[in-house]
Amino acid sequence: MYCGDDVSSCVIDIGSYQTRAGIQMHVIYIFNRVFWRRLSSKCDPITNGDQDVEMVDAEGENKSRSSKRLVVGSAELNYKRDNMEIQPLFSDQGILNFDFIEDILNKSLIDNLMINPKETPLLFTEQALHNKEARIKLTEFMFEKYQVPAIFICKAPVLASFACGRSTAIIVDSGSKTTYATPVHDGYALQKCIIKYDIGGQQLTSDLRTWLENDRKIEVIPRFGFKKKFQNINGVENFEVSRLDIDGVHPSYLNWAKDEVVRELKEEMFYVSEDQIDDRSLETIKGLNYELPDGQSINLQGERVSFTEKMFVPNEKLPGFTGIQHMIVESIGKSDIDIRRDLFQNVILSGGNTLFKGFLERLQRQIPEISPQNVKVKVISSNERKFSPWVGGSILSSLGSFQQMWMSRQEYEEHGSIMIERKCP
Ligand SMILES: Nc1ncnc2c1ncn2[C@@H]1O[C@H](COP(=O)(O)OP(=O)(O)OP(=O)(O)O)[C@@H](O)[C@H]1O
Repeated sequence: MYCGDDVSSCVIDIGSYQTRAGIQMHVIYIFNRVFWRRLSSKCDPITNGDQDVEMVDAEGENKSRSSKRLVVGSAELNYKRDNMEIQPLFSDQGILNFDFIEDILNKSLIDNLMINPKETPLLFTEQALHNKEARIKLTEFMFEKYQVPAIFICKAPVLASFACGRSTAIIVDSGSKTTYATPVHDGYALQKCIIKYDIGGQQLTSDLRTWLENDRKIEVIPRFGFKKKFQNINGVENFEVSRLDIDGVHPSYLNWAKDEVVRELKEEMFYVSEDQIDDRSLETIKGLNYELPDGQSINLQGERVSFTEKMFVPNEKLPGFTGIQHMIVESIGKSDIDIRRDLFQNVILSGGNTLFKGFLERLQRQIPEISPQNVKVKVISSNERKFSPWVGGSILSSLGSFQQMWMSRQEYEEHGSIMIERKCP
């Protein structure tokens, strides 16, 4: 048992788009994906002091020394550097890449939050679907590498339900890459009832970018790809835009930077229609102009709802997917009959992709249409839903009654990493 009530714990919520780390309710440090930079052979002032890292090829063989440096953090991403390559933190199968974890934790915990991991209990969020191998690996890594005094690993939907003050609820978590419907009962995520599809905010961003480039023939120019100069010619004020050389920029970084321009457009202009849309309703949508960072102007009308509509209708690219509202009803249908009524009354939204205006209203309208009669449906959301697993973790770890639940270093030494399965079900 770990009884370190006098020490602040740290909550870490690693996401595929953003990671959030913070000490109890006070400090939160958010950072975006990791990326590394291939160093040039010539001396480069920025790279002084960099360490070589060992690289392993795709098959895990042929270890070689190569000049690469891993840099982490949202701020770093805004500096264009030649040959800088962006690496996703998770594989396509959703497995965390441990090669990057150490640098991420060093940057977030030690450099930014200035905490000493040897003295700070750490609470990690994990995805809804139980992955024994991943949590054992994380446990070993934290105790061996960082010598942490205690850790706890908790499913993100359980924490999201705590953040809303519920212990029984169905959590609809739609983030960057995936959308989950997870019933939580008495603080446990019901594994057999979880429904997951690979649809999320990144898919919408990619679809929008394809449409802009192919259908509208708009070239998406990253922020580092142009220079804007204010000018006043005969009293007419405007900006002169000139293109900058982007040779040497790694394709992954270019792709990320273009996606960022499109993501901002998406978040500002898109919303979810309250009803299913058809050609006639599209004509009633208010057209709006949007100015891209380089000054190109684009008028959007029906597109403002037609892209988000993909989350509520069948999708040929996702076999079996018929809409998020169906995921919720199907997931509740798999749960015990005694708790279904409670779940229908506690549909909780979580994740950045649920922040579109109208998202809650659409579910509130459509779930009853496909639910058993006489059942009351209530969709709940909080303003912090982008961070709700982090907020829930923060609440949980600050409770006095929780302190006996940590898996301590002593327990790790006595029973090994498998103990995490008993301590954190
Ligand atoms: N205000 C907003 N309106 C619409 N979408 C938004 C808004 N804010 C963030 N998003 C979208 O939410 C997504 C990121 O969500 P979130 O931060 O929950 O992801 P994550 O937890 O890192 O990813 P994952 O859950 O896949 O691991 C992005 O696609 C982003 O565009």
